Amino acid sequence: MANTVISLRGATKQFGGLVAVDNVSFDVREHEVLGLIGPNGSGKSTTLNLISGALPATDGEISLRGGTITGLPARAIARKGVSRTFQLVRLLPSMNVLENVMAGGVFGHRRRWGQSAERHAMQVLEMIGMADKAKSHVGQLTYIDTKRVELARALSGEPEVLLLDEWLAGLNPTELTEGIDLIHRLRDEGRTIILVEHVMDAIRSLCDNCVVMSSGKKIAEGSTDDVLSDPEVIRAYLGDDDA
Ligand SMILES: Nc1ncnc2c1ncn2[C@@H]1O[C@H](COP(=O)(O)OP(=O)(O)OP(=O)(O)O)[C@@H](O)[C@H]1O
Repeated sequence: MANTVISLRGATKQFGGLVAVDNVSFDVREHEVLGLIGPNGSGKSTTLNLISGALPATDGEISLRGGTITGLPARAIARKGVSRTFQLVRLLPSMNVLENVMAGGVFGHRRRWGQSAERHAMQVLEMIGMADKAKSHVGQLTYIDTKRVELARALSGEPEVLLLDEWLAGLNPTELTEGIDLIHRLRDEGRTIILVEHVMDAIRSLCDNCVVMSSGKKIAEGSTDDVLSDPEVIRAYLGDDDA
């Protein structure tokens, strides 16, 4: 069986009296695309924030290839090999596309500088179909292209694991097909990905396994087909009245 890359044990996050992530444990294996799904407000983004170090956990342990990353600042976790995209795209507005992607390489898992960072950033831009826009100002890009650049920035750090937080949200139907194809390519490259996503077609076609959250708790995990036909999962999505 493939090696475990990310492991959560009893991960918990409280915001005052609210337990947004409640004693959650799961593993992500090498080359796995894991869907982290659940209704609005169930704690998915907060879980990603705990893994990336954007938020400190209140309790529990998170490890990367067996080494604990609990309590480390986000930049240290990025350095160790966890890259992410954000629900609201965060690019550096004064820099062009190539410079934004290079920044991911400079601050990422494998430190690259100067020409090496630039060469690698160009390779990533070619892979995601943005090489012709390398010198464009990020303010001139279409919405999907800003999302592509953010993904390229995350990839340019050569992460061990990529966290995608609703990367497909807000795309029109044509863009959505392109976006799903792009994540398929990452999957085919054997990348390890945690995908927080509401687009069920994407979950079905991309994810080997899913973890389902509801009100901060993990309520199911397993193969995507099994999980999506689990009555408790269906109830959590539809609400008790509709089940
Ligand atoms: N910084 C914060 N301070 C206080 N409460 C928060 C904070 N971040 C999230 N929450 C609360 O924690 C709960 C879980 O939120 P979270 O964003 O993780 O859910 P989610 O499953 O990602 O939802 P969505 O699918 O709508 O993005 C929600 O009740 C939310 O209001």
